[in-house]
Formats: sequence, C-alpha cells, structure tokens
Amino acid sequence: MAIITVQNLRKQYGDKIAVKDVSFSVEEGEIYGIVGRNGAGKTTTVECVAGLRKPDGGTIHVAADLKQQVGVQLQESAMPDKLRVGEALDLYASFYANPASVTELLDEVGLDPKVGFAKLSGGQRQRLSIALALVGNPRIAILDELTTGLDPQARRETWDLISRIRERGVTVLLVSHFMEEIERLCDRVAVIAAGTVLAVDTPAGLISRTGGVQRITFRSTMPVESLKSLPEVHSVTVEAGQVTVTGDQNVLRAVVTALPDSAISNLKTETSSMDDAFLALTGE
Ligand SMILES: Nc1ncnc2c1ncn2[C@@H]1O[C@H](COP(=O)(O)OP(=O)(O)OP(=O)(O)O)[C@@H](O)[C@H]1O
Repeated sequence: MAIITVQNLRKQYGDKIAVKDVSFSVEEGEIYGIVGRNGAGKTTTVECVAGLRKPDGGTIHVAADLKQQVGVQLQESAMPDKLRVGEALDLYASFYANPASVTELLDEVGLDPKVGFAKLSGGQRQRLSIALALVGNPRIAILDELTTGLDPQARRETWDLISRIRERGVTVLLVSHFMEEIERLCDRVAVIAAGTVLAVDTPAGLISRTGGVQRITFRSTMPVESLKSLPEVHSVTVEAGQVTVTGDQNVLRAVVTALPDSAISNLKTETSSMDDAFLALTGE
C-alpha cells in the first residue's frame, strides 16, 4: 500500500523553479531513495512532503492516519552548544503525545545523554538528529543527506542505524547523493534532475537498465575465439595475453563452463555499479 503519493509536484522560489514536475509513491515499510546532483530539487521535494513548504502545484497525499506521524531530519541541523543530548531529546519528546522512550533511543543511537552539542563529532550530531526525528515515534522518517561529511566508519554505523529503523516498521524517505548508500539501503529510488524524475526503479533495476554489463578478465592457455558464439557473451578481446569478456549476468558461468579450469588464471569480475547507472541516467 502506498503511504506517500506525490503527483506532479511543482515548487518555485521567485523565478527559480526548484521542482518542475515530480511524481512518485512510497510503499509502507520501504526505504525509498531520492537521488540527484546538487540543486536537483531533492530537499525541496521532501520538505514539501514533510509539510514544511507549500507546493505551487501538484498534490501530495500522505496516508490519513500517518500525517501526524512523520519524523524529519534535515541537512545540517544545529543546536545550542551547551544543550546536552539528553536535554534535547527530552525537549523534543515533550512536543508529542506518545513519544518514544528517550533512554531506548539513546541506547539505539549510542549517545551519552550528558554530552553537550558542541562536544559531539559529526557522526554523533547526525545520530542525534536521527534520534530527534524518531522521538515522536513516527511511522515515516524523512532523512536528508545524513551521511554527508561523515568518515567511512561513521557512515557505516549510520547505515546500520537506518536498517534497524526500517526493521521497526518505519518507512524511510532518504535523500542522498551517495550511490553506495542508495545501493545498500534502498528498496527503490527516484532519480531526480532539474526538478523532474528521470527514473524510478530498484537499485539493481537501474543498474541493469543502464547497462547491467558484466566484465570478466583472465589469462587463458587456450584459444578463446569460440566464446564469441555463446549467447551470454557480448564481446571478447585479447590484449597482451589478457582476455576481456563482456556479457549479461550469466557470462561468468558461461565462460567457466566453456573453458577447462586449468586454462584460466587471474580471473576477475566487475559489474557496472550504481555510480555508472547514475552517470548514464543523468547524461554525464
Ligand atoms: N529558499 C530558497 N530560495 C531560493 N532558491 C532556492 C531555495 N532553496 C533552494 N533553492 C534552489 O532551488 C533548487 C533546488 O534546491 P534543492 O535544495 O531542493 O536541491 P537539492 O537537490 O536538495 O540540492 P542539494 O543536494 O545541494 O541539497 C536549487 O537551484 C536551489 O539553489
């Protein structure tokens, strides 16, 4: 069941059209990604969904019983330096009729309630902003570029946290321009450019529609010409003794079946990635 439906959303700031025509729908329980380059209109889109901005055109429908249950984490949220983590969470919890347990949330995000905002690292600030988005026990969490600026370790911890949020049944709308993040976390993704939707698909679907090509390289002690006739194979080239074969997702199996094990060495495989898919879709 779709719990968020956005149809022909349009939003401009003065003469500047930030969102031209955006439509997508989010199913209950999924992590839905919104990706695009800087200025594509991602933040404006999710701010409209969160009710923080008024659209100039189109409709946004959030399942009726969930309207009050949207938690939002926006880019670069700041707090007074001396405010402690526990105080911030208690304050936000007081805005809601049925808040989450602050103690449990602190445990979940791994933060010490006594530490002041100024002393938190970038990763800890992001985890606090996620906790603040979750303190009202939302059914939908909107998270905007929450791993930008984090080191790889902190980014992975944040990804684990988002996965756990989903396991609790929360639907997540995630804005990102990290393709690895999208690929790991999202069930589906909308690719946005210049205020319009270029494609909506699963990460694997996006990768396969923009190539989905597998490339394998190896050294062979046998002639490889015959591989060209295999239906799974697109091309075979040999350069300085190194064989490169491209083909569909079954190409590896086809090649190792066609050649004896003893003929193959230094075998490596490469699949086109979300990065390739994104660049191909956005025409770069
Ligand atoms: N308050 C505003 N006033 C004027 N123009 C704005 C405002 N907010 C955003 N814009 C412009 O609207 C366009 C879309 O901005 P938006 O922040 O929605 O994009 P984004 O995809 O989230 O970008 P980023 O990845 O940089 O956050 C950009 O050209 C931006 O400069």
